[in-house]
Amino acid sequence: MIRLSENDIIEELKNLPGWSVVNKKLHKEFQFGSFNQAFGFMTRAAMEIEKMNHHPEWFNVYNRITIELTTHDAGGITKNDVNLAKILNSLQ
Ligand SMILES: C[C@H](O)[C@H](O)[C@H]1CNC2=NC(N)=NC(=O)C2=N1
Repeated sequence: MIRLSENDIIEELKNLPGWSVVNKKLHKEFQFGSFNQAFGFMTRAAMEIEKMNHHPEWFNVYNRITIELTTHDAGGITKNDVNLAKILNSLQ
């Protein structure tokens, strides 16, 4: 899997509401109505993550989840990260 160029990433971000690049990773902070809703999102996401075999770096505090996406095998952001970000947005 090839790393995306800076320009590619800028283009992709236009269709990834709420996402940005922080420390060379795609980054988004989600906020839900409760812990239950946040964890339900993580559960739904886990099913898709398993299907993709592409895993996030995520941190949950109560009703908030901070998610960072990078492709470890490529050492940077790839199309897999963009695709997972799109899926995560669709699960909100
Ligand atoms: C063998 C390798 O670990 C697998 O192909 C997958 C697992 N999930 C992964 N997730 C992420 N974010 N990056 C990877 O390179 C990656 N590799």
